[in-house]
Amino acid sequence: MADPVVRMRAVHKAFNVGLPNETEVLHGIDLDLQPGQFCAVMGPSGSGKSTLLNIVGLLDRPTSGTLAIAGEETTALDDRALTRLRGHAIGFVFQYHYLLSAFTALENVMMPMLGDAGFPNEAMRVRAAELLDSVGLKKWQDNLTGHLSGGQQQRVAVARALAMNPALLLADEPTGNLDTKSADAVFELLRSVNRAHGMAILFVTHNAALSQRCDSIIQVVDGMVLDREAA
Ligand SMILES: Nc1ncnc2c1ncn2[C@@H]1O[C@H](COP(=O)(O)OP(=O)(O)OP(=O)(O)O)[C@@H](O)[C@H]1O
Repeated sequence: MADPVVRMRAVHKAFNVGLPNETEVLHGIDLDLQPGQFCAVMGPSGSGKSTLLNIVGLLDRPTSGTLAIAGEETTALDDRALTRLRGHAIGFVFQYHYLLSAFTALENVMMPMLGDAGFPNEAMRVRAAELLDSVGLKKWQDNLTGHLSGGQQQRVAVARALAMNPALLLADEPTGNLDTKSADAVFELLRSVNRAHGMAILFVTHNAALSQRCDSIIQVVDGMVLDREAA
């Protein structure tokens, strides 16, 4: 059987370690995500969902516990190795898209590919154009992202997250800032890229209706995973 895309064991995370205001936010989390699995992450505000996602995304390190991404144990990796693994294995979509508004949609989608020796310039351009086409933005590829609507910008962000064909997509409230119709469209887009590209997705949301349309749901409450339900 293929390695899980995420295998987390007994992960604790504390902030301000050693200081009087030390706080433990995650209290021993176990999490497995299989290739192609689309999993919603729910839970009250402040329960630790973003902290969990930042650790899975190798943006922050656990205080203790282990984490393997795509079969590679990460605990002992240095920052450079973590950055390399992150760049190749993980795509991110956040609530705020963090696009570069003075660059075109095409240029934004090419950004993650820059510096990757495997992509000569023309191949980067072709791949970025294909990705924008796949998210319904072919016509808009040469527009500055600052001139696109919120829903369109989030589509560019999804295309950019797919640039390196990651095994894992992390989406932290990607629909949180959008009206219902645009939120639904971005969710459907994630669903379709999940089916078409087969990458696993962790999708943080406060939207119960959307979570029911995922393959599974985990509930984070007070820094613990409370229960898992099949959606
Ligand atoms: N860098 C930090 N330093 C200290 N405390 C932090 C830090 N980051 C997060 N926290 C604390 O960790 C707890 C969990 O925060 P987190 O952002 O993970 O929650 P969340 O479930 O994603 O919340 P929301 O749904 O509101 O986005 C909060 O009490 C927060 O104040």
